[in-house]
Amino acid sequence: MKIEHLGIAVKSLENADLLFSKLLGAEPYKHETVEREGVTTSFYKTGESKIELLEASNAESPIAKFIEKRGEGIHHIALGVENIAKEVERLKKEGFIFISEEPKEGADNKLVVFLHPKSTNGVLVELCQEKP
Ligand SMILES: CC[C@@H](C(=O)O)C(=O)SCCNC(=O)CCNC(=O)[C@H](O)C(C)(C)COP(=O)(O)OP(=O)(O)OC[C@H]1O[C@@H](n2cnc3c(N)ncnc32)[C@H](O)[C@@H]1OP(=O)(O)O
Ligand SMILES: [Co+2]
Repeated sequence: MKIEHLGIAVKSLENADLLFSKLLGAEPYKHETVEREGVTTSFYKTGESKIELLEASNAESPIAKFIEKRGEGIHHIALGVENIAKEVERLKKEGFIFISEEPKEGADNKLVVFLHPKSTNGVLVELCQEKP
């Protein structure tokens, strides 16, 4: 598995874009809103991985709750997998707990599922697979 992206929760995508563009010396290659997840995203290429900036798109968003409780910062780590259904079955057998086992459409042409941070040392882990 490789680290497909790191998700970073930000209050303002506009301000964070200015900062990350300077930091990485490159512009984001994509902005995408995923309303079902309550997020607007901005993606940067960083070698073989990516950085996904996440701004809440509504008050109920996991990003709004996260920032309220913990402030801005690293929100999740996303692991790229070849076959998401197989990985869900494998990890369930290993005792990991999924927030939802059914892969859903994420951003940037991916199917995604999340493991609960309580089963992964307090880190929210996303599995993602390129959409067929
Ligand atoms: C754009 C789509 C996709 C992509 O393609 O890349 C994305 O990345 S979407 C990213 C946003 N979506 C999600 O985060 C979905 C998965 N998350 C959830 O379902 C929830 O956020 C949660 C993890 C189940 C927590 O929800 P809930 O229990 O309702 O929230 P609380 O605020 O009450 O938190 C409970 C507990 O969990 C801790 N927590 C919350 N978020 C995280 C996190 N990102 N990392 C680590 N821990 C987290 C929170 O602090 C609470 O802990 P305690 O206070 O100790 O109980
Ligand atoms: Co993500």
